[in-house]
Amino acid sequence: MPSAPLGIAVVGTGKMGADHVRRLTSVIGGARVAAVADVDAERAKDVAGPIDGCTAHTDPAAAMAAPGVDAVLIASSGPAHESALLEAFRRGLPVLCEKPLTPDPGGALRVLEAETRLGRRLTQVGFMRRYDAEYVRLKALLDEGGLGRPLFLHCRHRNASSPSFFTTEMLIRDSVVHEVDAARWLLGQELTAVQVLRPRPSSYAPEGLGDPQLVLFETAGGAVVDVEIFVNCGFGYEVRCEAVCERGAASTGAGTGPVVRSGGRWGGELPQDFTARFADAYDREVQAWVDATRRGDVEGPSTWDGYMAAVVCEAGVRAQRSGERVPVEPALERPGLYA
Ligand SMILES: NC(=O)c1ccc[n+]([C@@H]2O[C@H](COP(=O)([O-])OP(=O)(O)OC[C@H]3O[C@@H](n4cnc5c(N)ncnc54)[C@H](O)[C@@H]3O)[C@@H](O)[C@H]2O)c1
Ligand SMILES: O[C@H]1[C@H](O)[C@@H](O)[C@H](O)[C@@H](O)[C@H]1O
Repeated sequence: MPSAPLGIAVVGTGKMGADHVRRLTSVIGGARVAAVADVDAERAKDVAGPIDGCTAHTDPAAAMAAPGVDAVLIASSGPAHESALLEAFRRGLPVLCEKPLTPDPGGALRVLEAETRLGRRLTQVGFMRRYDAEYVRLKALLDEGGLGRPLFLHCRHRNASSPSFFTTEMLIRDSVVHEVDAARWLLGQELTAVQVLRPRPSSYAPEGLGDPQLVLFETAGGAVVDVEIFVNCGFGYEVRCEAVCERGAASTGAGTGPVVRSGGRWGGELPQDFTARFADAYDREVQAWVDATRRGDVEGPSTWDGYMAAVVCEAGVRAQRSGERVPVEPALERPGLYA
């Protein structure tokens, strides 16, 4: 492994980007933030200011061209990912791209085609559930086979509240996209069809937001995946997954914090957002990316995984609108680069 730290350009310095900058500078090893970019110049300056030698830009391409940049972490809003990814590819820079790869399958396909033309993988997609300790153990249990063939994955994905720009489509493209990737990875199967059930929206959901929903996926191996997505549950951030198999069941996300007894009651605490619930997973994800990049490797969720997630979510949005069962139809087979 080279001794010099990996110089990183961070594109997008909002909630996630700023958290990744903190992680790169003070939690994980082997990396330094060489440049940041955000269309909001003040935000970029605020984040770059305290970091020695870090330059601030409004144009992602300028940040990628800054001295000492070896790799790119993209944490801008989803619709801005495609152009940043294509710019990184033009420069031959390895990328960690926050989920979703792109919100739409058209953009994801253009990214896939560009990487395939390069003939080598440059991208790891930020599906951090694959780095969460409990998800990793669940995956190992399913792979060992002792529980038998998986029949169901029951998933719950709850956010305390949704940001003001959140739309009904985003329940699928921005939130359920995590379960789409986690289910494909845990089961080692493609998702083949989707239906969406929509109860009368919660009266605490913002006007016009169809929240919550129940999303049902069929898989190529005959399992069924159900996801309760509820982005204004009010009480905290909760992500759970239970695999029910022929000989047993296993689950993640029960919460293992201290149980407090006081004043005649007992209970624990719920994290309020993803930065708390998945802090360790993000640390492991980013450290794994930095280590692999310094070795000249690319690992983890690939552009193909990002593309398939976008295709499944597109079917999900069509199912959301029509109330029908919608088949998942990728435009191509998995290219050899992602075998
Ligand atoms: N893995 C996870 O659990 C997780 C959690 C939250 C967000 N995310 C993802 O991280 C990304 C950022 O989300 P966030 O919550 O930080 O959003 P945010 O709105 O807080 O930050 C996004 C930032 O990107 C900037 N931006 C927008 N377009 C840009 C462009 N063309 N060039 C440069 N900067 C641009 C915005 O000004 C903003 O500062 C999204 O892709 C989101 O889906 C992932
Ligand atoms: O962008 C965020 C993020 O991906 C979180 O992990 C998820 O719980 C939210 O629903 C989503 O809006």
